[in-house]
Amino acid sequence: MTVDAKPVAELPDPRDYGLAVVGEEELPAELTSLVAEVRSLVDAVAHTRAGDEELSAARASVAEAAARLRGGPRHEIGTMVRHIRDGGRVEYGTLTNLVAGPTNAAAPPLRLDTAPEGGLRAQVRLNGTYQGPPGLVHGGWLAALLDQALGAAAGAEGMPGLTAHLDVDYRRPTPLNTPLEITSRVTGTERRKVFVAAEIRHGGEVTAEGTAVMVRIDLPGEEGA
Ligand SMILES: CCCCCCCC(=O)SCCNC(=O)CCNC(=O)[C@H](O)C(C)(C)COP(=O)(O)OP(=O)(O)OC[C@H]1O[C@@H](n2cnc3c(N)ncnc32)[C@H](O)[C@@H]1OP(=O)(O)O
Repeated sequence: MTVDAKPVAELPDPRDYGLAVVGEEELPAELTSLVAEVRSLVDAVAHTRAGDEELSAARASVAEAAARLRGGPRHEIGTMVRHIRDGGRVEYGTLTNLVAGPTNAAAPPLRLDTAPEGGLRAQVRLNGTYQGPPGLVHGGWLAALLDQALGAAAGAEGMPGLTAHLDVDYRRPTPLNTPLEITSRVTGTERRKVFVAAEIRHGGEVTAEGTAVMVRIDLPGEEGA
């Protein structure tokens, strides 16, 4: 495949696009531990065996906590978070990204590191709140995980972009509450198109795999190049 896209030596800085950026290390530990607690709360609510009185008391506590937390957002929608990954690799994502956002309690969250064999690799375990068919991960979530891993693979090669086309094949059922491995890599480039591939494995067997065409974002000053 032609390799004529232009990987950039350094990732473009989102501030050059008018986006706010916060370093992951700048997020207060009190906030990230609250997010972890809410993740655990969502799971507890989904599977609780508490009786009516306990449920009412818990509802009141949650309502009180929500009232305490409301108010203007700390960071505007669109704020990017800068992660420093292994080996110093810089990765940007949205702060509340549904799959990987550190302040989004609905995110698993997915953390992709550089794989020794090239590309990216992550381990994730999805609890019962990610359920689709009985005991199995929802197919839409598997697509979301693949999409994130595919986009991050392009970003890791200095070619961040938007998903233009995503293909997903579900090969085997993907179980809940067990370690899953996610891998992704760039397979080729052509003009602004970045071709990427990713897999989700359980026990070494591929349960879902995806390919995508990412369209690389224009860098400032090279629109239409
Ligand atoms: C760490 C961060 C990880 C983030 C992971 C999450 C990724 C996401 O979920 S992104 C969100 C979902 N995607 C979107 O919202 C994108 C919506 N689509 C768009 O904005 C536009 O269609 C966009 C930007 C993809 C392409 O538009 P534009 O910049 O005008 O490009 P355009 O000139 O039409 O096409 C560029 C090339 O891509 C190709 N292309 C465009 N669309 C497609 C498509 N759907 N399928 C295949 N190829 C396509 C074109 O044919 C063209 O190829 P060539 O160089 O051979 O002529």
